Amino acid sequence: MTLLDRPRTTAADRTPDAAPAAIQGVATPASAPAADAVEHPSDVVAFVERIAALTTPDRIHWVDGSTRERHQLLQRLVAAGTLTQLNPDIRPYSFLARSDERDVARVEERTFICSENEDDAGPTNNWMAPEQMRAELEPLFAGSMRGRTLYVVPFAMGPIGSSMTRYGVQLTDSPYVVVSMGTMTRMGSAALAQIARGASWVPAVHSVGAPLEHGQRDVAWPCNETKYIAHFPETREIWSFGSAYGGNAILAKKAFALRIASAMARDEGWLAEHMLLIKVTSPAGKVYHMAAAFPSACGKTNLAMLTPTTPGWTVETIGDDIAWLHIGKDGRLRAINPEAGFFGVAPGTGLSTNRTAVETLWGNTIFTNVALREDGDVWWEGLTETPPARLTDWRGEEWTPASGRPAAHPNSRFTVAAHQAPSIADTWDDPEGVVIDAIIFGGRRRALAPLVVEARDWDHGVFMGATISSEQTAAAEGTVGALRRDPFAMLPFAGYNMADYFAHWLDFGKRLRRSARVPRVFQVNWFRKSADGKFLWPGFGENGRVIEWMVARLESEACVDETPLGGVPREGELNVDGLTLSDADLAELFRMDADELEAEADDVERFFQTFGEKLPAELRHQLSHLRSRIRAQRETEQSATA
Ligand SMILES: Nc1nc2c(ncn2[C@@H]2O[C@H](COP(=O)(O)OP(=O)(O)OP(=O)(O)O)[C@@H](O)[C@H]2O)c(=O)[nH]1
Ligand SMILES: O=C([O-])CC(=O)C(=O)O
Ligand SMILES: [Mn+2]
Repeated sequence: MTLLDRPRTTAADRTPDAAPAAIQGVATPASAPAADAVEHPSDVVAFVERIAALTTPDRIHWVDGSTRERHQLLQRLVAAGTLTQLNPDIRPYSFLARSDERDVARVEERTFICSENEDDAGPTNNWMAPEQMRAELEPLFAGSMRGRTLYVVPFAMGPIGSSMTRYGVQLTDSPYVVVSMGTMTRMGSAALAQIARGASWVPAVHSVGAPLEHGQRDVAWPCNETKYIAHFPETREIWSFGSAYGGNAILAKKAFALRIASAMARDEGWLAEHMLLIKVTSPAGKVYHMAAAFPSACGKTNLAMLTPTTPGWTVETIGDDIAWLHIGKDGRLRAINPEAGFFGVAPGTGLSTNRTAVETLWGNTIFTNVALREDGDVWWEGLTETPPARLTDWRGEEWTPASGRPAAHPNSRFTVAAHQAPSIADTWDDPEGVVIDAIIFGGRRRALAPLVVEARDWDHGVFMGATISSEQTAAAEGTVGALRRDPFAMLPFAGYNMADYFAHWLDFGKRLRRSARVPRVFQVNWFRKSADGKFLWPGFGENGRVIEWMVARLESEACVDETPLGGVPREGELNVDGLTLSDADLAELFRMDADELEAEADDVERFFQTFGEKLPAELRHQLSHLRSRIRAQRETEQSATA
């Protein structure tokens, strides 16, 4: 017998908790208004009853997604000490959460793809057989919600009613997760109504794994030392235990919209990607859409909210983290942002780097693990140039600039509704999606990877995506700065064998070629450093210059010089007017050393070998093309020095 076919028992009673004392401030509508009471579909009821019988919560609460309900949950979280309300005169209706110190990032070591065959999870994922995982999870979930409320959270990923939208129901014992889901997804009655009408849905179960004995006082951030983030791609289920950190617990996001959705997309012929989406308007008034995949904490939210420094250009936000791409009826590549909010990295977000994000966070925002100012507002490294004289740091300890440690956790985050961004495009929730003109891959590399390079064609672009290498960031537990291959920025998020995922992308290109214009593919690197360790490229708003060059390429108004890695802007064609960038630094941003390139090719080869026979032959060809282009460069260099 497994978790999901336990015998049904009677449901716990369904009375909501009593609401504690009022909090200050104005309740701003946070999510869809509550629809009239929606019938509870019998398959969802059966799921809830089964999980309630296993986890034995004290109460069950069906989440409707109303503003009133959100207000009550926030009050409860303040009363429990999980949230602190910020000064409502400065940052209305906003809250600070301080997590347990050991629950601050995604736990990739504890994230599993539980396919029947190990080969279907592939060498880049942790795998466990489904039956074994169920056997591990069952005793952990047994009684795990004792003393708590089980929240039933119906949600839609994508605009309600769109053919691209997919539905899910997350059960969780964390009210912090519920309010986060309320910002990040279309949560509540409207989604449940679609399910009641027959839309299929993905079940997701989440417990912080901290049952309360009778009379036991709760802690501010309940979690468990033991953590599992388990995905069953074949039966399309998610089970998460022990963590309340967003990436591990807001299951609609990485677990559903990437890991499970990538498996759905493989079967149904679309793509679920770790990509931002932007709408670019040129000075001529022409509109383009671009999708960009960068690994976690490598600049997606920043590019999504870009304010170009060059006159006449505008960038509007469609999405900042996840895109679902499909071939539309018109044969064009189209994309939607399945999310409804941003779960963004706080550190580095300031008026000089990302004014749009700062303005988005005016209020109605939940901050996690940032520092608290004496005036009851928040602060993090990079918000202002000079830190306040005194702060309470993310652990709740006194902090001064002399403390010698960051005041905000490097992976501290804000959770805010997408519609609050002044840069949001009016098409951001178009049910048909937007037509994609260009795809961009990128990573964080201090060396080798040039500022921008264009793929020769789709297959070369797939090779670029497959070989992204990036320095690890604080978004996941692990060694920050360690270089690793992060193919398609999906290393932690692919729900199946990465080699099959590469094949799916190659196949997708064939389908696009048959029916439509194939988007161009580019690779960027904002993070190249000089010998003395400084970023060579000013980044942020100046990245608009690279976008401008890409548009010129789309319009065949700019030329490339061929290099082993692809086409780079011909001299003088990247607009650097008004930048304080020396010619030497500009050259360094594009410098390619044959020895370094060869070492890179060797490393790609070792990486490819881990996939064995499954690696698509086309990628092997791409690697040998790369090697011959490196040889050619070496010969040119040698004849130049001879
Ligand atoms: N030097 C430099 N830093 C940047 C640039 N863009 C973003 N960053 C910094 O990189 C960090 C992460 O940026 P985000 O835009 O939040 O990254 P993300 O890809 O959205 O991250 P996830 O939400 O984890 O997926 C922040 O500290 C930014 O300030 C850039 O162009 N140059
Ligand atoms: O999932 C998270 O924790 C945040 C995120 O966007 C990422 O890591 O890419
Ligand atoms: Mn992300």
